[in-house]
Amino acid sequence: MTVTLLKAKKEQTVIQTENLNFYYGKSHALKNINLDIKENQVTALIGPSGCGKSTFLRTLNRMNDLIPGTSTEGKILIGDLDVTSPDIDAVDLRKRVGMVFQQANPFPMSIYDNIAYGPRIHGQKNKQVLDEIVESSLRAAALWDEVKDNLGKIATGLSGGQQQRLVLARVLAVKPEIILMDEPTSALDPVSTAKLEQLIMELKKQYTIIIVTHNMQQAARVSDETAFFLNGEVVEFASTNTIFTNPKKQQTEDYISGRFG
Ligand SMILES: Nc1ncnc2c1ncn2[C@@H]1O[C@H](COP(=O)(O)OP(=O)(O)OP(=O)(O)O)[C@@H](O)[C@H]1O
Repeated sequence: MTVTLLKAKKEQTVIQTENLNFYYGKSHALKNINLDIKENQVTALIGPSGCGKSTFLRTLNRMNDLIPGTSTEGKILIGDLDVTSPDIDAVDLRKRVGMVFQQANPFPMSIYDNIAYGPRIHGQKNKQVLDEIVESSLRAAALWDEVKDNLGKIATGLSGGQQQRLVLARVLAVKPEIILMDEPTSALDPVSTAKLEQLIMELKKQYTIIIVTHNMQQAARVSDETAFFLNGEVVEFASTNTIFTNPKKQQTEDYISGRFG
């Protein structure tokens, strides 16, 4: 009984897209995307450059709204929240759906203030509570031990790998449900990459993670499910094991075996 319940919980869908289409002006960038993203899993988005991976990621927290001339059709449900609804509070949505980009983008302020920034915006003023959030977020991002004696120092002085973990800590500080990662290790050295991958596998116990990556080994190492995008469509979506060992579509096989892309 307990096992059945646990299994059911593990496979719960948190993000569902229904016939999602997205346009930059007249350019049709996402075509009828129907994906179910499951809770507490890492879902990898792979595919050649320009196939729509980042665009898809940005539809999930409405970051594309910032680009003029774009339009969206279809539905994106996060739990029972309809993300495409015109009434949605984008600030609230981005609190629930945090994002980490390819280039770490710490604010030009102290390490402490970077982490406290989000909670402060959302109304937290209590110094003791902020101290706790800063510590727990930095711990969760595996950065605390490296920076705990230098919280007042400017964050842009950290190494690239540390900055990426700082940005992740900043996302965690506002207690999101979902973390979107757009090629988060592409600017990092192998050691920092390994650290971040380790962290991703740790964080999925508490968060649902979607990662765009060009690195097949990375997708194979960290993700549970993988969606293969091509020309704005999802060609195949299955368990990562299936995608990499027994893909059903020829195009998937050609891509993962390096025949194009
Ligand atoms: N701001 C924009 N305005 C107009 N077209 C865009 C914009 N951003 C992306 N596109 C176009 O949309 C398509 C999908 O781009 P997107 O960046 O989502 O692909 P991607 O798979 O993430 O690529 P990459 O792996 O190179 O990051 C491409 O044809 C791209 O040129």
